[in-house]
Amino acid sequence: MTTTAPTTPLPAPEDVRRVACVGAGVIGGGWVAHFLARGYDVTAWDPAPDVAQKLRRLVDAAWPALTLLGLAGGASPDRLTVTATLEQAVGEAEFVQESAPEKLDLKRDLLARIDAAAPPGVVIASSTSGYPMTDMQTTAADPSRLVVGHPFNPPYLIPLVEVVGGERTDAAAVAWASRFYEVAGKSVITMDREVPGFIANRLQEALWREALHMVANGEATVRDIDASITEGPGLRWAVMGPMLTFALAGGEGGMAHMLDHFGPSLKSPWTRLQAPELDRELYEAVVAGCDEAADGRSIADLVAERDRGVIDVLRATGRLDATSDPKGDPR
Ligand SMILES: NC(=O)C1=CN([C@@H]2O[C@H](COP(=O)(O)OP(=O)(O)OC[C@H]3O[C@@H](n4cnc5c(N)ncnc54)[C@H](O)[C@@H]3O)[C@@H](O)[C@H]2O)C=CC1
Ligand SMILES: C[N+](C)(C)CC(=O)CC(=O)[O-]
Repeated sequence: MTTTAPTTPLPAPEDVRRVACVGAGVIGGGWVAHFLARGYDVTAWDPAPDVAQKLRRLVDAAWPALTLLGLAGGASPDRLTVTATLEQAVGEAEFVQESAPEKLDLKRDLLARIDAAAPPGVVIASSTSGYPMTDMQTTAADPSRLVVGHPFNPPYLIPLVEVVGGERTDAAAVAWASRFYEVAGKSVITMDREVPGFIANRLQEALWREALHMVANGEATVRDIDASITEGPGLRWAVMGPMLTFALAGGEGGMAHMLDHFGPSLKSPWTRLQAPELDRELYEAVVAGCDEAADGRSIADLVAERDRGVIDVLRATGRLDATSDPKGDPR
């Protein structure tokens, strides 16, 4: 990362009022809902023809959960403007969140277009779930303001955002983005270097890979896999991460005893960390298993159920206040 000062002063993160969201699918739409609930004016652009209706449906579906979380003063779905062009969406933005499909060439071109159209100095973040910014910022005229701001689905409920720059990102843009997300009610991990998969996806993908191996080998059903987490470690992970959770497994001796006792099992042949072949058979087994586990509930039913559950967990673990309007700011 470079450390040269940006040529144009950035607006203070606390002063941002207008945010642009480029790409309005599951994640871009979730960002739109989050920023609206925090009281921002939001402009959005997506090349899909029915984007305004799609976004309205998504925001309406999220609004009950967001109301339970606590809306910022003045927050309203009516502060969303869907624009006809990308340039209109970002032309007056004070922060841009890009959430277009995960295709490297598309991200490169799109970030360069956003960079050409956004006001100088404004930070532009990509929601990418895995591309290093170094690989995406190759064609932008001003790569120094491009950062990764990796959210979790749905961005309006899951607090975490992982922030990291690329080789040509200015360190000031990374710091600015981290502060901005905090002001906007997110819980931020700022990374000082590019790590494959960032932090959380690297961990999630290891679990996901193992799950797919077990389905492929008939060792566990999709239901078994989900129950093994929701009825087991997942309950603890909402309270403490995997490290502190295991430290408690060492009793009074803490992590040191845990490592002495169970450390050798690290070498047990339990994992198959190479990715399984995602052939048609595995694909169909996973999709059919999920349909069966949904047990007649539609995706909309499941989204509402998940949202209620996540809010209950946030409330039960005392984190509701931390994610809703921490400073009593109008946002
Ligand atoms: N779905 C997930 O769980 C998560 C996804 N992400 C990341 O968020 C980004 C978006 O993913 P999703 O929302 O899941 O995808 P999606 O497929 O739901 O939405 C993508 C949207 O981008 C639009 N689009 C297509 N071409 C475009 C272009 N040239 N410019 C702007 N928009 C364009 C599409 O019309 C669509 O509405 C990806 O980078 C993905 O890796 C990050 C965290 C979680
Ligand atoms: C599946 N995924 C890699 C797109 C997931 C994420 O990036 C984060 C999340 O929401 O779990």
